[in-house]
Amino acid sequence: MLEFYNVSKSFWTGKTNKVILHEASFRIELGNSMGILAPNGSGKTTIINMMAGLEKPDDGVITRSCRVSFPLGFMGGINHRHTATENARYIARLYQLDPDEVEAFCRWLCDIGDYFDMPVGTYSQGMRSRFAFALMLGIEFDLYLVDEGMPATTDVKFNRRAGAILKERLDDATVLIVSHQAETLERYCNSAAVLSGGQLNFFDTLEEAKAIYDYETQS
Ligand SMILES: Nc1ncnc2c1ncn2[C@@H]1O[C@H](COP(=O)(O)OP(=O)(O)OP(=O)(O)O)[C@@H](O)[C@H]1O
Repeated sequence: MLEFYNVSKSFWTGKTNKVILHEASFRIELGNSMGILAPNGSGKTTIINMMAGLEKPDDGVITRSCRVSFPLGFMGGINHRHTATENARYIARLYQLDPDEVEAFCRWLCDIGDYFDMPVGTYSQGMRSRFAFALMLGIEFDLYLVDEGMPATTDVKFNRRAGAILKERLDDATVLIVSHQAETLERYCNSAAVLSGGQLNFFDTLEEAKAIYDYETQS
């Protein structure tokens, strides 16, 4: 379970105070994959970063009683001067996993050939996204955090493979996806919350959440 208790977060923009969350309390239960719908610029990445522990709230408490992933596509833990092989093996050791297994899995999923043994700094944006996503799937978590769905890669084969693995993982794990569009959530989530006025309002079905979100964003 992941719990937010009275969490507040805002940013001073130089002119106004941009409120992301205001005294928000909610729980993400394992076994219930869900989405968060929020318009661009409203705080999706900030919320998911707080869930992952990458960003601190201004006030309130965030409790994690399960293995929470880093967000999909997060490059912060990847050293660009090192090869994908070195990065994969290093991260595997940090999580006390078998480096051979994690390396082999990432190498297979990324499918970037000899580049896997070249520094990550030499990769294209798409190759980096694929490596970051492969790394996240190479480590077992209870709760996977996904920012805006699949990584920004045009590689259809990779997207199909990675999507299938994520779907398979959901037999044992839970996924939380933040997006500005309901379509992104449809494949993985049955329910969703809508970010509105610094609060997350939870709905039992994706359809209900979508109806409220469409109403709020179009009015
Ligand atoms: N460190 C920061 N300092 C000041 N303002 C910030 C900071 N981080 C984020 N913001 C602002 O907070 C708001 C929410 O940012 P965030 O990236 O969480 O939104 P988002 O919904 O993920 O955006 P997008 O959909 O465009 O990726 C934005 O207006 C952003 O400019």
